[in-house]
This record gives sequence, C-alpha cells and structure tokens, in this order.
Amino acid sequence: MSILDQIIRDKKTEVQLRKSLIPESSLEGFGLFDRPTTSMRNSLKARNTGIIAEHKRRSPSKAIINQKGSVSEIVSGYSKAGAGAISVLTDGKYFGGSLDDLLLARASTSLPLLRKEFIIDAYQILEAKAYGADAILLIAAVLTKEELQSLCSSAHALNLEVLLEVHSKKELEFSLHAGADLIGVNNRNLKTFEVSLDISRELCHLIPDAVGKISESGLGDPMELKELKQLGYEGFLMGETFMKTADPGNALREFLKKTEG
Ligand SMILES: O=P(O)(O)OC[C@@H](O)[C@@H](O)c1c[nH]c2ccccc12
Repeated sequence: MSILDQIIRDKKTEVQLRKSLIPESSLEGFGLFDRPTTSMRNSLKARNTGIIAEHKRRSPSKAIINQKGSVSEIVSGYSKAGAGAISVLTDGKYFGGSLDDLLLARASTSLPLLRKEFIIDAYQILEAKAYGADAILLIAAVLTKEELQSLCSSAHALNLEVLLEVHSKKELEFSLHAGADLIGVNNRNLKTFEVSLDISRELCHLIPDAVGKISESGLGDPMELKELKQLGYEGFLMGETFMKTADPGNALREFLKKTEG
C-alpha cells in the first residue's frame, strides 16, 4: 500500500469520527462561518510575488522540518515579507498540523488562507470555512471526476476557492471540467516523493488561461522560479525552503530579494 493510500484510509476514519463529534449544523454556527472570504487568485496577482507560503512542521518524506516555531509568528512573518497567500497543513498524523493551526493563522493574517488537507468529504470543506480558510486544496490523484466536480461546487457554494492539484497529463485532463479556480502542478510525486520541475514545464501549456496556474513543491532556486514565471505560472506553493530555517518569514524575504534582483 502506498503512503498516499494509507493517508486516505486513515483520513476516512478520521472524518467519520469528526462528524460524530461536531455535526455539520454546529460547524455552521461557528463565529467564523459567516464571514466574507478573499480570493487567493486575486491576491496572488495583486501582491505579484505569487508566493503561497506554507506552514508545515513535518511530512512523510521529511520527518522533521520545523517543530519549534509558533504558527502566529511564522504566518505574520510570511505576511510581512510579501507572501500573496498562506497555506496551512491541517493533517495531524502525517504532517503534524491541525485545524487549530488554521485558526491561529486566521488570527495572524488578513491574506487568503488555503486549508492544505486531503479532502475526501464535503464535511471537511465546512470545517475549512468554520476555521478560517478562504480556499481549499483538492487532489486529483485521490478523487474521481464526479467527486472533484461535486467537492468543487460545495466549496464555491461557501465562497471558497479551489486549488486543484495534478501530477500528470491524465489527471490534468480529467480535472479541467471540475470548475477549479486554480490548477496546481505538484512537482513532487505523492506516491514516490520524487521531485522534478519537468512536470510543471510539461503541463503548463495544457492549462487554459482562464484558470490560474500554480507550481507546487520542491521550489527554492530563484532562477527556476523565474523560468516558471516566464512559462506562465502565476503562483508558487513553497514550504520546506522557508520552514527549515529558524525564521521562515525572513527566509521568504531573502528569497524574494533574489528573485527580484
Ligand atoms: O515543502 P515544499 O516542497 O515547498 O512543498 C510545499 C507543498 O507544495 C507541499 O507541501 C504539498 C503539495 N501538495 C500537497 C498535498 C498534501 C500535502 C502536502 C502537499
């Protein structure tokens, strides 16, 4: 069984438990539920650095990235340094994150927030709204075409944007009609953890201009970022490069200096 299969198996159990603890109707009563949301796509354009800076403590491919920093400090550091949006990992078992991290992030920034999660059920989209997100991630590798479409509509009904992640031409093709606001090409294969920017290079021209193009994972070289921008990517999802340093906000600031210079 691949690690991705394990994550999804555990996620199904987790979602059932969560549902029994907090019913949908309670989530809808949370104070943050009825708030206006901000568009991640617009913010990435307006702030023009295009960086979606990620809060990630650990991952299945890297046991420890950053266990020390506080969410509030990291997220406000990212915001001040010029991020266009913030991504917060909320999976606990494999990434050491939580919905409380999302809540703390919400309290620390007015930038759009992406709930970075393995979403398999519309219930998790209600949670995303109730805990402060502006956008959600959907992963083509773990959902059917019908699920992608219906989860996308659930998100839009709550005014949340959708970043739809693909890792192959095939996944891209069956994702195009789901109605996502942004398509993210993951440079990391979630099954093998291998990273290669070639997949971003290959898929770029197959994504219609009406959809925002994001390149995800394994980014850290300013020259590579410039190249991807020229190809047409308007957003870059980056975690580890910043999180592995003692001061992620400062690492983002230094990185931006290099991409602008
Ligand atoms: O830390 P990196 O290599 O900069 O990658 C960030 C982000 O793209 C990565 O965390 C990610 C991309 N897609 C995911 C799906 C689930 C969990 C995590 C991810």
